[in-house]
Amino acid sequence: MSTTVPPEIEEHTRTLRALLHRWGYAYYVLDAPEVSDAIYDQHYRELVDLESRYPELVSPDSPTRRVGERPASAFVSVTHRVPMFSLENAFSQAELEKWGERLLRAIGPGLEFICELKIDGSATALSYEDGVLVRGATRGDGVEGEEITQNLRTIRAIPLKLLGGEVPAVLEVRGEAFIPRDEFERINQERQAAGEKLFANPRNACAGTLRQLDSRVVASRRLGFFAYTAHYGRAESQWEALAELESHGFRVNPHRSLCRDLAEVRTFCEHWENHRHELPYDTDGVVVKVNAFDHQREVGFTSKFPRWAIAFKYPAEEKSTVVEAIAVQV
Ligand SMILES: CC(C)(C)c1nc(N2CCN(c3ncccn3)CC2)c2cc(C(N)=O)c(N)nc2n1
Repeated sequence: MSTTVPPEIEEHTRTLRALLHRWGYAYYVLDAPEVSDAIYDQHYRELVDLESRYPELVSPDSPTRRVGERPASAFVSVTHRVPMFSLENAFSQAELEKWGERLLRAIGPGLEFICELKIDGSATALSYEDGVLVRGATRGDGVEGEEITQNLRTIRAIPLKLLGGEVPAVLEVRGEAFIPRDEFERINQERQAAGEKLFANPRNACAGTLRQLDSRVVASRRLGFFAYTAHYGRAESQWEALAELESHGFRVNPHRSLCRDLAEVRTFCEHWENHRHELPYDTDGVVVKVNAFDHQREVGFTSKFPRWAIAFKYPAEEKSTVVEAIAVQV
């Protein structure tokens, strides 16, 4: 209990923070706003005002603490608590089937797969202690990454504090930060107007943004985040782990499917290869994983990647280039 803050002010600040957390979660994670932007902003400004009048009220998980005050000078290298593995690639259904058949021989009839869209952004690692975000890092080489906590805190879809009653003491979350296509276009128009070099694609724009030393630049851009891994959670399968991540307030990509056999995996891959352009963000394939964690442990890892996961990559698209256009004119 702080001494100088009147109890009704302390109570009101707590209420404001809880409201802004819930409204932010509804807007950025559920895509289902509960109040108008004006109402949200009015309450946000009131909290900023209270926290400036009573600095002892500020806590690191306050919604007002998303944007860092001063630019970092350089990034610090950090070692991931759990290494971030690479993924084997399959460039055809035949290669995917070969991978699946091998697993079927190893595990047997109880084998289940889960298919997730492969978001084309930047893999990132988030560390939570007692439910509070304490560190965020780039994937780096999988063992070491760059500490970019300040930048990741500005992504509204990343909870500063885990929701849900019982939170584990330590939760390591992995996910893909990304920039939606329309936001990518807007950023490039901004750069064009400023005479700066354009980003080639949303993935490069995302990686370049997360490497910004000034988190206010990151906060000025609409980055998204989809969580896909939880270490030290209670789940017994990837399907459950994704539900657990949602229960803690993370945004998890909704286009996922539990597949009983390779025919269902193939259907999912073919569907999204044809419909992926209807999504507002880039995907470059489907990540197929063995669902049950005890089956994953049974097959383990090669020296480079898990045997229990593979990235089915969509065939590269022929980008219509200017040369082709000129050829057509001729
Ligand atoms: C946990 C495992 C290793 C199975 C895993 N690894 C992933 N990736 C590893 C390789 N990565 C990588 N990135 C850069 C350089 C080398 N590898 C990029 C992330 C996943 C990426 C996505 C996604 N993009 O949507 C996803 N839904 N699930 C993933 N699951």
